[in-house]
Amino acid sequence: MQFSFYKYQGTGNDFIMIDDRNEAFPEDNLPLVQMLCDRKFGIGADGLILIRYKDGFDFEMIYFNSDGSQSMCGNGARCAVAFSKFINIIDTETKFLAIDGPHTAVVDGSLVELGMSDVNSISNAGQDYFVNTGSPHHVRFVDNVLSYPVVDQGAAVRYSDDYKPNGTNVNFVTPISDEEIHVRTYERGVENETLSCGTGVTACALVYGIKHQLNEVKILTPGGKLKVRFSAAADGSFRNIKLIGPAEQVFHGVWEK
Ligand SMILES: N[C@@H](CCC[C@H](N)C(=O)O)C(=O)O
Repeated sequence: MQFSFYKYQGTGNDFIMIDDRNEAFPEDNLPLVQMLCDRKFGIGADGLILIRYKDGFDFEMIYFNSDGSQSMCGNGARCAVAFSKFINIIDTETKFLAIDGPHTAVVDGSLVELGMSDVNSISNAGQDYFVNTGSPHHVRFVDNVLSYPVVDQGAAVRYSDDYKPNGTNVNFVTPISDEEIHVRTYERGVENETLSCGTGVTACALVYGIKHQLNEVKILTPGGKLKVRFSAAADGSFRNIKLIGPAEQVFHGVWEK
């Protein structure tokens, strides 16, 4: 098997990107996805993304976590948009399909502003919160996220009875200023902390924004800075949610085996 791939990163969340418009990649071969994402035995990435043609859209993004499971990935989608521009499928604006439905995006230099799915509500989860932003997210505010045991506590919530059988991603948040938060995320499907999670920071921004009557929140992650804008409705729902941040091509290679 031989295929060309590109490596992308969005605030340190990294992805193997494959132009699969000829549908040659064996998408049911999950051991292959796992091996390609493995940092010691493969290329190494938090996830793998296939770009395919889709009627009525500029393209379809098929996203796999590094364990082969599928979900919506905000940072991956920003990288998929940058890659689609690179391979000339789109110019600066796009409408594409992901596992959670249609998305729009605008590219401005190295920045991608991604339209996220609407969110119907934020639920309470004990002292914490739960938000589905295309992927499921538990949000917990902590005193000092820098010294917080993200992997231990993240795994405890992810595997708790409350979230069985599908599990959840788990985000830990410490406010930095009135409009900025620091977020670290334990990701389901990677089963570790990643340097940034787009759907995760979106969930955290909605929770923080509604508490503090903001419609834009800045986010610092271990991999860099993101911004989330949204409109909050009186019924507790959120519309016009935008995830904004950089997406960068890192290298190109050919897989041959
Ligand atoms: N890194 C992603 C989230 C990927 C999906 C997640 N791990 C899940 O399985 O729910 C992002 O940037 O949103």
